[in-house]
Order: sequence, then structure tokens, then C-alpha cells
Amino acid sequence: MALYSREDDVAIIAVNNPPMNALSHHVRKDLIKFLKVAEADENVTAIVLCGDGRTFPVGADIKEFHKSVSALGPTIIDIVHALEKSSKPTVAAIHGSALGGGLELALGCHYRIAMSTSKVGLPEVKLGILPGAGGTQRLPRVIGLDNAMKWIAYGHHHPAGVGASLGLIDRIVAKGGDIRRSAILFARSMVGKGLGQRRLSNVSVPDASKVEELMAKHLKEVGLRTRGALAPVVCLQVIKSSALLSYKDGLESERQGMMTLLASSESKAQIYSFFSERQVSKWNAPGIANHATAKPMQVRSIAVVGLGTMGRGIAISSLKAGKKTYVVELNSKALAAGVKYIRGYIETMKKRAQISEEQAAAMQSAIIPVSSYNGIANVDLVIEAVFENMKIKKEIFGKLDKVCKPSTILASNTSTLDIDEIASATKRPEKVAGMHFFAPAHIMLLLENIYGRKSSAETIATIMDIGKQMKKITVLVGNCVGFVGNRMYGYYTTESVFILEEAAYPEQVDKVLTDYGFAMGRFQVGDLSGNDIGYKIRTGLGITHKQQPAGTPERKRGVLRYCPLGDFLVEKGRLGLKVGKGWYKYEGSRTPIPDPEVRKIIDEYRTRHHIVPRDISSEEVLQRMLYPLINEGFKILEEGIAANPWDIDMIYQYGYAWPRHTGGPMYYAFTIGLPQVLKVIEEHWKAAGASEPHWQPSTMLTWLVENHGNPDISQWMPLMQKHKSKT
Ligand SMILES: CC(C)(COP(=O)(O)OP(=O)(O)OC[C@H]1O[C@@H](n2cnc3c(N)ncnc32)[C@H](O)[C@@H]1OP(=O)(O)O)[C@@H](O)C(=O)NCCC(=O)NCCSC(=O)CC(=O)CCCCCCCCCCCCC(=O)O
Ligand SMILES: NC(=O)C1=CN([C@@H]2O[C@H](COP(=O)(O)OP(=O)(O)OC[C@H]3O[C@@H](n4cnc5c(N)ncnc54)[C@H](O)[C@@H]3O)[C@@H](O)[C@H]2O)C=CC1
Repeated sequence: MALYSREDDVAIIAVNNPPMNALSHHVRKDLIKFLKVAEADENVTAIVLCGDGRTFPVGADIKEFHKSVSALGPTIIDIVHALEKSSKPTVAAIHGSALGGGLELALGCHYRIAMSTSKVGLPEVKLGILPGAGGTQRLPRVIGLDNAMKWIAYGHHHPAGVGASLGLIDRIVAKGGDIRRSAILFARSMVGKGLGQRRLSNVSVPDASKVEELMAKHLKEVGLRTRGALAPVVCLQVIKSSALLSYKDGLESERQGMMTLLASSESKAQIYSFFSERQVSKWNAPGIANHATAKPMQVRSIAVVGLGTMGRGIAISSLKAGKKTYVVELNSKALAAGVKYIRGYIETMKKRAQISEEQAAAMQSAIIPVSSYNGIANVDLVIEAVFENMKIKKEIFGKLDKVCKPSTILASNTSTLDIDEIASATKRPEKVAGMHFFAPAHIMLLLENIYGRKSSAETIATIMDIGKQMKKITVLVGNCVGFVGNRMYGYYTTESVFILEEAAYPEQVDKVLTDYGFAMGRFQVGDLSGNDIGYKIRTGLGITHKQQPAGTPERKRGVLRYCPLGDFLVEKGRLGLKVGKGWYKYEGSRTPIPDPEVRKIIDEYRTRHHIVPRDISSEEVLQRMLYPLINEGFKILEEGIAANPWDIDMIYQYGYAWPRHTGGPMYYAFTIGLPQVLKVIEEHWKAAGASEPHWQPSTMLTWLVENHGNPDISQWMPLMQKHKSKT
């Protein structure tokens, strides 16, 4: 609802719809009603619009989208026009955030004042839509086309100070000031000043003459940054109309653009992503605990053991979260190198103004270098990040168990190893868990937390809470080889080399993936992270080309199909970007260049095995890359390793850069239709049989299709649970 009050001659209309003052239908009804009351009251000379509680309205009510109520009048644009038409000065008093429809309301007001700490923006593009309440037409009239294109096509939130420098905010109220009081005084001072040019629909776009040039520039940029997404392009096209058409016709163009986007699968996927991102924090470890009941332990200090690629990033994340951070290497040279890196990185963040001087100083003084486990006896949480080797990890956990106080939680950053086996090296398995960060750990937003068979409710709650304190998208999963992310990814890489064998070169496979929306294809990613990583894993499994006794068929490992092309590359020193050659060559830059030498390796291999390369469609490449991964996702759900499909989707969006506008692998399967996905998987399974077990259809997928066709993704788990409880 909204509340109406008077302070002498100024009417105050305050949106009151916790937690975020979203502009739900009942709020919109109140706003129009109270604007009429204020307009009719001759004792009112000015009107202040504000938000109660945490914030100014942050936009339309996203829960209403794709429901008929979202279009029910009064709409946000009706309110924008009522605010603008008012004969009395209307002032938006912004604290917290004014986003989306919230900022559009503020753009309907004649004036805007804001707390210095507040944020403003039109982030609708991140929901796969556009600012549909006049924002595409009104923002360019204030901050110019160039800025409006940037703001709307990327949807960032901007500090109010930036808004003020562009003329969007008329006055800034310093931190600690009273925004409502300031707005009342400001509104009163504007009475009788004339509102003509303050009504944005009356003014023209300042840099309209540059429209074609700006359009070309921004279309090129969004093409690169938000590959394959429709909304940024439609946003730009609609903003363009603000420079070419009348306000009224521009609004019609905005309405049509909105209709196109609302009907797209992209907006549904983005809205799903918005809620999924929040849903994952409501974790559940069946039979052990859930977010509502379990209480985290207070963690004041964290020790990071191993300061290689991962440990350094984890230590920086710990310092950023304000923790006293012990950094451990047994070898003094390695310790010094790790500490130097961490200290240098903090200074770089300071130079780039990503943190303040005080924060940098606090982080520097919270680093405690240690070269023996005894030095970390009293820490609250240890995160181990040493080599991926079970024997070494068990040894370390055994020692930590002896040294650390009984309440210390011991976590491993292993990317594949069995958490229960690691826990078995201690006498405190209830205090052991996995915290799988992604490289680089201080940049990547994903944290995949793993609970073991014996992890306690408190341990799980604590690692989830630490993820939140580190500002990570933290997803809880069960224990299995590779957990969720890497277990699924394994089949993506397996199938990719089979495609090379049969039909395509790396750049052709990668192009299909980047056209789909990935920033990089599978082979470019391989080169970036190092082809030796996969090679080490295959070596651990004893399956690389080099490890086979003479006479072993190159393309078989037991009954399983195998392709050694990745092994050949590593054995020829083509480790990837770090050495300037891998699946591609790199000539002094990070740009991958298709390499005739790689083609030669593939061609010779094909000739040796009498493989005649065939034409392959982009559709087949995409299906073969994505469907085995999706199939494995269903197996993971079936086994209870992930509690919900959106947990998997968030892991993929934030850990593997899966294009957000398709929702993630599981949501993408729903968009395609489960029957169609299953049909393709079954065809491959029939053709390949037991030699390619990743095509064996998941029982859950098969059951869902046979019994429910393509049920809504929110229903997959409830339907399965109901079915299981009956059988
Ligand atoms: C604001 C935030 C940055 C705060 O973050 P944080 O503090 O981290 O809190 P959260 O955990 O994110 O949020 C807490 C809680 O609030 C929920 N929530 C947040 N925002 C919204 C919202 N806008 N709606 C609903 N619920 C919201 C959130 O889910 C949490 O709850 P929980 O899930 O239960 O835990 C951050 O919250 C944030 O970024 N919020 C979103 C901001 C945003 O994206 N705003 C834009 C919204 S879209 C918009 O405004 C669209 C418009 O421009 C208006 C156009 C209206 C068009 C409607 C369709 C009409 C169809 C036209 C038909 C025409 C017919 C014809 O004429 O032909
Ligand atoms: N590199 C990556 O992309 C990712 C790696 N991981 C996992 O993180 C862990 C670490 O991997 P990286 O950082 O890549 O390895 P790394 O080889 O870069 O670093 C390992 C570090 O551990 C140190 N170390 C070894 N034994 C030690 C001991 N007993 N005590 C203290 N320090 C010791 C080494 O000196 C080295 O600095 C592995 O389990 C790996 O699987 C997880 C996610 C991503």
C-alpha cells in the first residue's frame, strides 16, 4: 500500500510495501488515489513521493510479471503521467535504491533529490525486458542518448552522485541527513517557479543529432558483451526512437518493444534467474538441516592452507569479508610469494578505488603468515587449498584435526575429491565440509559448498553464512565425484573431442557455443585454464594415451569410447594460452587463432582411423555439447546431490558463464521441452550404447516425460517426490 500524510502545505505520499517497496497493483492503486487527493486539496502546494522503510521503490513487482495483474490499471506509466501533469511541484525523495519503475516514477516527478548513499538505474534489461513506463523516452531527455543507451542496455545501478553529475538528480543529501525533511523544504522552495521545462515529455533529447553514430557504437558493444541476448538490442532500438519520434510515438515504440520482450523465452529465463539467485540461499540438506532451522557458528578468523592459484584468491575473499586471515605454506619461499601476491592485490584494489584506504589498511593488517599448522590452532575455520591429491589432503586433515581447537571447522577446496573420505582422516567428521571456489577465487562469484554424510547442521550453516559474507552466490550440494559443476562439465568436454574426431575443428565447435551466448567456446576455455588440468585428471584415472600398454586401441578404454586428441596436444606441449599454443595459437595476445598444426594433428588422427569427416549442423553440435550435460543434471537431481534444478542453473551461470538469458542448463531443457531433449538423448544412446554412458537417459527425465510431458521446472522435484513416496 501507500500512505498519505501532510506536513503543513506539503503532501507526502510514501510507498509502504516491504521489503523493497515494489510497485504491486495495490500500491499503484493507492498512488493514483493519493495523487488525486493532493491535487484536489487546495491547501497542498507541493507533493513529495518517497518510500517507507529500506528504500524508494525498486521497480515493478517482478512476481506479477507474466501474470494478468501486471497489466491491470493503473499502470506505472499512468502514475508517471499523473505526477508530471500535476499543477503542483512533485519531488521524488530517493533513499536506498530507485530502480526500474521506481526511477521511472522519479522521472515523472518535476524534481529528484537523493541521499548520497543511494543508487539509481534502469536494470530491466537484466530481466530480459525494457523500462516500460516511459524510461526509454524520458531518461535520454535528461542524461542524453549516449548515457541513456549505456544505462539501459547494461542495466547497472549507479551512485546518486553520478546521477547528479548528469543532471538526473537535482540535489544530493549528505550521509546522515534527513531525506524526507530535505525534500519537503526543497518542494516548498519550488512552489510558483513554473513547471514547463521540468515536464520531461516537453523537452527534447540533447544529443539527438548523433543518434546513428551512437546506435552503431552501442550495438557493436552489446553484441560483444551480451552475446545472443535480445533485450539489449531491443532496448537500443527503442531508445533510438526518443531521438527520432515525438514523445507519444516513442512511447508506442516502447510498448511494442515491451510486448516483444515479454513474449520472449528470454524474459522468462531472466526472471527465473532473478528469483533462483535468491532462492539458493534458502538451502536444504535433506535429513540434516535447512536454512530456517540451522544456526551458523561465529567465524572471526580463517586459515587458508596452500597459497597457490586458489589459496591466494580465497585469502583475498576472506580478507574482503573482514576476517583475520592466516595464510599457510610450509615452504618459506612459497609463503613469501603468496603473501606478496595478496598484499600487492590489495594495493591494486586501493589504486583502482575498489576499496578505501582504511579498508586496504585493515585488510593488510589482518594477514597473518604462518609456516606451521601449530600457528593456526585457534582459528574458527580452515580452508585447505593444496594439490588435488587424496593422500596429501588426508595427511593434512589428520594433522589439522590434532592441532586445531575442537570447534574449528575444516573445509577443503577440492574440485573433485570425496569429502567423506577426507573427513575420515579426522575424529571430527561432523566439522568437515567442502568449499569449492572457482578460479580466480576473489573474482568469481560462485561458491559450491559440499556437505558430507556426517557434516553437522552447524557446519553447513556456517559455510553457507561465510559464502554470504564473502558476497558469493553460494549453492549447497551433496558429495559425489566432481560435485555438481565439474561432474556435468566432464561430459561436455568428453563429447567435444568426439565431435572433433568425427566432423569439426575446434573453432567450428566454439563458434556454435559463442553464437548460443557463451563468452568463450569449450576449446578456448580449455586453453585459458590450461589443457594440463584435464590431462592430470585423466592421468589420475590412468587413461591417457601415454599410460596405455602397447597394442591398446587408441579409441577405447575398456568398453568405453575414448578420444586421445586432448592427450596429443598436451604431450606436444600445447598447454594453452600460458605457453602461447593449445587448441589455438596465440600470437602475443589472448586472441585465439585457428592453427593449421592443430588441424594437422586432427587430420592425421582421422586418416589413421579411416574416419571421413562428415558435415555437421550447428544444431547437432549444440545438442551434443549441451544435452549430455543436461542429462547428467537430471541424474544429479535424481540422486539428491542437488536439491533443485535452479541450484544447478546458478552453479552454471556463476561458475561456468552459462548465458543468463537462457536460464541455465536445466531451464534451457525446459524451454526446449523435456520430450524433445529426451528424444535426442535416446537417439544417441541407441546409436552409441554402453560405450558412451553419458547418453544413457536419466530415469528422472524419462519418468517426467512419460508421465507429465514438459512440466513447469518448479514442479520437477515435487512431482518426483510424490512419485517416490508412492513407490
Ligand atoms: C533492490 C535490490 C538491489 C536489493 O538487493 P538486496 O538488498 O540484496 O535484497 P534482495 O534479496 O535482492 O531482495 C529482498 C527481497 O525482495 C524481493 N524483491 C526485490 N525486488 C523486487 C521486485 N522488483 N519485485 C518483487 N520482489 C522484489 C526479492 O525477491 C527478495 O525476496 P525473496 O526472493 O523472497 O528473498 C534487489 O532486490 C534488486 O535488484 N531488485 C530488482 C530491481 C529491478 O530489477 N527493478 C526493475 C523491476 S522491472 C520494472 O520496474 C519494469 C518497468 O519498467 C515497469 C514496466 C511495467 C511493465 C509491466 C508489464 C506490463 C505489461 C504491459 C501490458 C500492456 C498491455 C498493452 O497495452 O498492450
Ligand atoms: N586451479 C583451479 O582452477 C582450481 C583448483 N581447485 C582445487 O584447489 C586446490 C588447489 O589448487 P591450485 O591452487 O590450482 O593448486 P596450486 O598447485 O596452484 O597450489 C597448491 C599450493 O599448495 C601448497 N602446498 C602443498 N602442500 C602443502 C601443505 N602440506 N601445506 C601447505 N601448503 C601446501 C603448494 O606449495 C602450492 O602453493 C586443489 O584441490 C584443486 O583441485 C578448485 C577449483 C579450481
